[in-house]
Amino acid sequence: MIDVKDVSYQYGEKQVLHHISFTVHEGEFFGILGPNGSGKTTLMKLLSRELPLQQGNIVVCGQHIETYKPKQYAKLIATLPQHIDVSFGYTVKEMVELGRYPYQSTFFPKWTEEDDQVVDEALRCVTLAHKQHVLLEQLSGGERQRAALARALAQQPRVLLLDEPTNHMDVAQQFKLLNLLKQSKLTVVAIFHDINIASLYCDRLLFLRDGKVVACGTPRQLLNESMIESVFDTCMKRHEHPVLPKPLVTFVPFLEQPIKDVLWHVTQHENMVVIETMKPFKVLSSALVGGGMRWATTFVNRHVSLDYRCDDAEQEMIEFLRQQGFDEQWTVGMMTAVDIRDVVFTSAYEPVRFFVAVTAGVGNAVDSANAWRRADAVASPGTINTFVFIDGHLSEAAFVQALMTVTEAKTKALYDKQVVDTQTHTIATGTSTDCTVIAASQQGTYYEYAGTITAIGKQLARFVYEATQMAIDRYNERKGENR
Ligand SMILES: Nc1ncnc2c1ncn2[C@@H]1O[C@H](COP(=O)(O)OP(=O)(O)OP(=O)(O)O)[C@@H](O)[C@H]1O
Repeated sequence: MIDVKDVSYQYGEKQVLHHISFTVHEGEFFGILGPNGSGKTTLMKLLSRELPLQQGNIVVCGQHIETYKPKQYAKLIATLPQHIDVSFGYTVKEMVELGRYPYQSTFFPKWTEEDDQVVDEALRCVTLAHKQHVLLEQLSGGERQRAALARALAQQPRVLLLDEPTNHMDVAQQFKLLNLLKQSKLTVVAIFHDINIASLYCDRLLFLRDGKVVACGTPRQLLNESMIESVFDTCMKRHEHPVLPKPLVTFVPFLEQPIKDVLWHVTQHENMVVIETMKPFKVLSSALVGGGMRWATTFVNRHVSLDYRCDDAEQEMIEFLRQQGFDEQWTVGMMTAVDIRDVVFTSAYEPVRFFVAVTAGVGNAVDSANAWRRADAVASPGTINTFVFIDGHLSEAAFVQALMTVTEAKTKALYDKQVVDTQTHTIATGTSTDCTVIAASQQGTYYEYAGTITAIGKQLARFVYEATQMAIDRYNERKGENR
């Protein structure tokens, strides 16, 4: 649709674009990003013919852009500029009607029903139909932006050139506009400053810096930390969108000073063990409250009776946490029927400072390999809750590996203690409701891996294995006492 080849541009003596080449395909949503002054607007003005070509070639729909007559080109390409000039005395509708000028004959201009329909549709698209008779100078910045976009849509172009299209718009309007553009069949070339919006909506991105192309590719190819740093001189962290397969980036505005002294504090109550950290820890867990990946400062292992039953255990647990004065937004909470006195704590300093807490009820031990043979009903409650706190910086992969390492160590402890699944009569691998928490301070040494053969994995496995065995012994002893 658009083929830019070896385009350079200079304002007077000042060279602002250097040998730019790229292609935009039909129907593509193409984003142009780069720091201030990198030449994005100049490039856009060359595409819209607001500036004349000095060097290089731009071909649109197979034809060199300078060969199009103005009206012909206006039917092909419409522009939403960075700064919208407001002509005083014009209403919104009159501004949008200007978009129909390429369709008017120069000598016998005739306004048709179709023109009316197109203008109404454009106003509806930008949700400004209700303000069509309002004077432009009486609109807010975002509304003016939408009116200018309606004018561009009224041109019925095949290509839309947008210079920061969501400038001045509130969040709802931004998404409404971008969703509309995304669903249209139009080819869109848009300048964005918001990298995440560009990632969500653009098929491909062009990165400019100092008037040169740094890279061109899909958001997944380009949005990595080193690329962002090389284009914007800014340190950003990449992460994944929670719902869509799209990469996102976020600033790390400041780095906290590492805490070297007491990092966690344990309080053992009759009905719960509470571990509080002196700073938020990044957590991966299968906990009832706060499960998944999150940051937390409070970790609660609450005792409930053997006959605890609740339709909405999560909500009931949240109520419990609130009653105890905990903020559930910062809390990871789980339950156990095990006597809280039987919790096992261990800690070590090598290769990194870490701390382990385990409660192990194995009344409902399950052999995962044979679980399919079991009846659905849970015979009796039983849960192994494992907390691991690490004073280190774990990569996301290391979190997952630590979880695997801890799970394998727990399973080996069950094996060596000959814990049996009472329904299948085979050795159990866990219980049906086990919870594991991997929490890391994200300060100090960086661990890319935490598998069983890494220095950190070896120690985690060893201490979790020993603590789990000890917790099973305590559970069995108390069961014996209570008989
Ligand atoms: N009319 C002009 N005359 C002289 N220099 C100009 C003119 N317009 C822009 N420039 C210069 O050209 C360079 C590129 O400007 P341009 O507006 O294309 O950058 P940009 O990437 O769109 O910036 P921003 O993100 O700030 O909008 C800048 O150094 C700017 O000062």
